[in-house]
Amino acid sequence: MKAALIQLNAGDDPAANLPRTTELIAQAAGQGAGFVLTPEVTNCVSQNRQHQMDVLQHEDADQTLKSLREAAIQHDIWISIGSLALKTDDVDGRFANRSFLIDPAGRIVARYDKIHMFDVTVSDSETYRESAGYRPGEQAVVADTPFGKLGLSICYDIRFAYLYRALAQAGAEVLLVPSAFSPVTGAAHWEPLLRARAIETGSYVLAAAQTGTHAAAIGKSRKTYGHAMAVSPWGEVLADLGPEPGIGLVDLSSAEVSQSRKRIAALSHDRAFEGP
Ligand SMILES: O=C(O)CNC(=O)[C@H](CS)NC(=O)CCC(=O)C(=O)O
Repeated sequence: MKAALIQLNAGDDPAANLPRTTELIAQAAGQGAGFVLTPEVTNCVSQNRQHQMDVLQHEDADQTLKSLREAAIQHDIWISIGSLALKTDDVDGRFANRSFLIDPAGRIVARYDKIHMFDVTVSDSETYRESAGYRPGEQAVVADTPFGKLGLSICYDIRFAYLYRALAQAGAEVLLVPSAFSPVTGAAHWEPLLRARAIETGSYVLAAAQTGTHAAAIGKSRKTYGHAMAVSPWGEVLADLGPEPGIGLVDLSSAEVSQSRKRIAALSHDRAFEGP
């Protein structure tokens, strides 16, 4: 199976982002991809709550979700929408940061709400409080496909190794990490984190990404790191998209997964211990 990573420079206008996303999906399908992955917040990169209240939709009315389901049918491909920012009915008014897996019939076969919230002070001038805007999920998700079992995750989740271990031990062979990483932490940590999760679990890691300076009509614009990346189950970097929007293709083979897990069977060597 050929998988395609998509790297986007989405702004805060979902209607303007959508045609650029569908164009890259068409390009990936045209180059033979049967599985296309988009980054975190594919529909809207915004740090302004009022603007998000104005432009975000509930899941059943979201145009990006609707169009990408149609794209899956049109191109006869699987699509992982890394995430959509969506309104919910929660009493606290927070949004969902929700990932979707779409099959070639356009059906939603899995959903995942980001579990770990990016509440971090990166530097004096750069603070994130994701949990103020988004309600975290509580359910880890794996999904069966004809090209292997997928383990779903989003961005900051990458720093919590036990999640990926749990996904792989539940049978996942391909771990998805759609992201909108900060430039500072991306330069310091992105590649080693992705490679570590692949090595620890003997799984493919596929990480679509947001990149560049994100246009914001309202509020301040945000920058992300880019470098959408695919890592083999042995830990090799198979693709690194650098800083520009675009696509990257990689071949997935479940034989590679079983071979690395045979060489280093750490996934089945857990031991119970006491302490510390
Ligand atoms: O804000 C939104 O609309 C969607 N959420 C995100 O983009 C989130 C929270 S700001 N980004 C990350 O998790 C980056 C993690 C990261 O950079 C790291 O772990 O170092």
